Amino acid sequence: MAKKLVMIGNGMAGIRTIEEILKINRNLYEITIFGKEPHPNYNRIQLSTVLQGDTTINDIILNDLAWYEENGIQLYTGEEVIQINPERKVVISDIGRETPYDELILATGSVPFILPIPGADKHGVTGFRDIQDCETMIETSKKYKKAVVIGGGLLGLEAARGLLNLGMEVDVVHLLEHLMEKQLDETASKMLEKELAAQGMNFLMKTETAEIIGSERVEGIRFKDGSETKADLVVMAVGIVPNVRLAKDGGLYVNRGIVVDDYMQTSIPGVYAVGECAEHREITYGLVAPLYEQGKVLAEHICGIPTKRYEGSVTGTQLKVSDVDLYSAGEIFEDNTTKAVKVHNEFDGIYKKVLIRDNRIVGIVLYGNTSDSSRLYRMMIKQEDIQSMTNFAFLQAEGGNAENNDVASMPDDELVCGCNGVTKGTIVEAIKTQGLTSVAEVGGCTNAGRSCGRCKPLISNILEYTLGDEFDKTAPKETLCTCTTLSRDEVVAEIREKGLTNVKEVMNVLGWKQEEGCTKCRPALNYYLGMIYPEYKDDRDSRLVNEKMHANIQKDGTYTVVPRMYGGVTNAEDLKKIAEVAEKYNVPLLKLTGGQRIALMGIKKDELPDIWEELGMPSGYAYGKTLRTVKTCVGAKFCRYGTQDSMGLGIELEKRFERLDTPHKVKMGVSACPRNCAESGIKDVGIVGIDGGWEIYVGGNGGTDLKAADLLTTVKTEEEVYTLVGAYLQYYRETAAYLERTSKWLERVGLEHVKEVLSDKSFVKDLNERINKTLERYSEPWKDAIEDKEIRDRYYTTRKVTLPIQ
Ligand SMILES: Cc1cc2nc3c(=O)[nH]c(=O)nc-3n(C[C@H](O)[C@H](O)[C@H](O)COP(=O)(O)OP(=O)(O)OC[C@H]3O[C@@H](n4cnc5c(N)ncnc54)[C@H](O)[C@@H]3O)c2cc1C
Ligand SMILES: NC(=O)c1ccc[n+]([C@@H]2O[C@H](COP(=O)([O-])OP(=O)(O)OC[C@H]3O[C@@H](n4cnc5c(N)ncnc54)[C@H](O)[C@@H]3O)[C@@H](O)[C@H]2O)c1
Ligand code: SF4
Ligand code: FES
Repeated sequence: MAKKLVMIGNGMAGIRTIEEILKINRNLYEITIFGKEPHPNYNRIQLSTVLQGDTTINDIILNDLAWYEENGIQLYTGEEVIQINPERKVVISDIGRETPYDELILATGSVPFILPIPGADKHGVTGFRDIQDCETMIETSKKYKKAVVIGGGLLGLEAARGLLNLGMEVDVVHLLEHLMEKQLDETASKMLEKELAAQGMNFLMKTETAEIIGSERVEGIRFKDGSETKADLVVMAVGIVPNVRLAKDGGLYVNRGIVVDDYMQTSIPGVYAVGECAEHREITYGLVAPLYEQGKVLAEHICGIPTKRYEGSVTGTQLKVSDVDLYSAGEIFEDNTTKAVKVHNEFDGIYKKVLIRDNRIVGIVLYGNTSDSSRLYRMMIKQEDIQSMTNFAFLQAEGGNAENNDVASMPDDELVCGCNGVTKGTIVEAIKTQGLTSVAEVGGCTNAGRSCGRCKPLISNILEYTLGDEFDKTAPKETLCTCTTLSRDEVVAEIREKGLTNVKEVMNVLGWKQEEGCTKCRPALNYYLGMIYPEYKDDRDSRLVNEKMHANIQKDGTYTVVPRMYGGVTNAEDLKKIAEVAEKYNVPLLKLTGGQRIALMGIKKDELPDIWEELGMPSGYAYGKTLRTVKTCVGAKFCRYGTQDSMGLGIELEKRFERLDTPHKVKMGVSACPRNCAESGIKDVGIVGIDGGWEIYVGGNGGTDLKAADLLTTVKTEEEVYTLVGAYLQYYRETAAYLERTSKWLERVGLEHVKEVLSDKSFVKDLNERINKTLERYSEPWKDAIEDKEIRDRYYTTRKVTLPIQ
């Protein structure tokens, strides 16, 4: 039986360690992860970029919930472990969940250091560490004007740049004379200050904060010298403290961090620590590169394969602020044992300093042009003897520009991605052997570029250099995902041509780079196979997690159940059943949805089949890439304006097309007159009653990409509506890319083109035949889960014993 591995902390270092473990052996451990934050693993580094408005929270998710599900990992988000008991080998969470382990990894990261001064607990005072802090700052900027960032280090300056972008006035309060004093010498620091002041930051240097003033909310800051500044928001960025309380209480040996040996083992056998919370040879790290190195060693160690010891890291830093190019690694200040080689081009704003001791590089500070950084860093790490080199050879005043020539002259062992420790040689090898053609594919294969993203332009140059004419920067081929070099159309054509019939076979025959595929290609392949073969047997495990479970997974790991109410019409009997189930199972929330039905929210996985059985209603597929709802108005039956039976038509449409797999979700609306109470104008398919017939609208979208639907045609009878909607849906199924909404698809293929296709009566007939044949293959999924014990055990039974303590 697999051993139980529990990890506390769902952050960057912890999850990288799990990724490394899965790479070595997917079956060695039954893995449980606790994360205090209510999110799956995300790229914390990119919070600065989110704050600066260059990306969104959604874009920085590194591993979504489906990843955990697919790898059989039990994830508890929004749940804090409050006690570890190494004697009984259990951890206990804040809701009393007791989870046993054979091996335990602490990956609890750090917490922001909050200055212990009066007023630090007022509203409007925040650290900058997680999504919540980031959202607080963004929200505050909508209402308030003046921000003060305390701390002129990496974090403070990135926060300050973000707040400027959000339209706030920003003071940066710094204790010392120079910004980023841990990374920059005086000259570079002054150059940085000048640039940032020109960008709009107001610096209060050599200033010590005494108190935060205001009533409940911060109104200003008072300094030690008695002066004050106004503040609506205060961001404390004065350093971080390893998060060690849990370890300390659990009896582990803790100094500044949790003390570990060269295999990341703590003072208690079977308990490990990795990441910012760990202290190795008296050092705690605050950058991902060393943490990833630790994770690799730990993974190899606990998987029992030979591994090198972790012997510590020399880190390099960059600042993620636009128009600032700086790099620093190793020592920064000269002393009587070092010699410095410097280039200072004041005209172009370039400053470079390399510190040398005993003919070896021991420190690098670059400002204004950092293209020498990887080369110098490699020379420093390898302790190359630089005696024979001229200054010019390792410090070019203009800096090399990272064009192809430089890529060509880069040695294979030169580091390209500092965060992930990936060299040029590794990337070139992956491009050649795996047929990679894009930066994203290189990231998928080697991890390069997956953290701060600074190395992406260089990766792009390496692709160009390696692929020559085959690499087209401006129009990278849209491949299905990084597992293949084939596009959607090529994959579909190959499936048809070679008669491939299941997901595994497609991946094998078409030379997938990752044997198991990924969360992007597996559901897509399952969809394409189902689209091509009407009698296709669905591969449930290839589906996205909500579809696999036939319920929507929510952020706290519970599920939502939405029974079908055809056309938004219900009756007393169904309402009674819903009420009884809600009472019996203490359903925390009943919510009327926008699709005219009732959602039962907050349901535990194990309860799903019983609830479905007791409801006895079909699934509303509120989770699926399929027909979701047909919203209807009351129409001619009750409304005095109604000319048509909208409810009757809507119910019939929903009954005909429910459960059909489509590239993305499809929503319909039927209104019985142009007043459009069912919002038919923003649906994928919207029907509007007019005197003597119906108008059919297509390609509307009421979601993120708001779009009004276009009139496809006008028909006289309901039968014509069914035929045209059937043909339209099937044409969309056959020609759209998986996850392409009808609005985007229609924009791409053109309304006129679709009108022309649907004017061909014999083609419309063929399309209907194919869709009807496909519809025959579906059965009611909730019924299957009730009746089939195997399905119930496999998908709806919590696999481990986790007894709550009393
Ligand atoms: C805005 C910002 C920008 C940054 N930029 C860079 C950069 O450019 N380059 C770079 O190298 N580094 C950067 N860093 C630092 C980098 O993000 C961290 O070094 C890295 O995230 C640390 O990883 P970790 O897994 O040790 O900790 P974290 O990523 O902090 O993960 C720890 C997780 O454990 C959870 N946790 C703690 N205690 C418990 C508990 N008892 N129970 C359950 N869960 C718990 C926490 O909630 C947290 O989610 C940046 C950091 C920030 C905040
Ligand atoms: N680009 C990057 O690599 C990046 C970006 C953001 C964060 N980080 C990491 O996140 C962590 C936190 O960053 P950080 O900048 O908070 O930590 P830090 O320790 O690097 O810098 C804190 C800064 O605050 C100053 N300071 C301390 N007390 C002060 C006071 N009372 N008033 C004014 N200034 C004061 C210090 O002099 C120092 O410059 C670090 O580990 C950092 O490496 C890295
Ligand atoms: S769309 Fe017309 S028929 Fe339907 S409810 Fe509104 S007003 Fe009445
Ligand atoms: S250098 Fe940060 S992701 Fe490559």
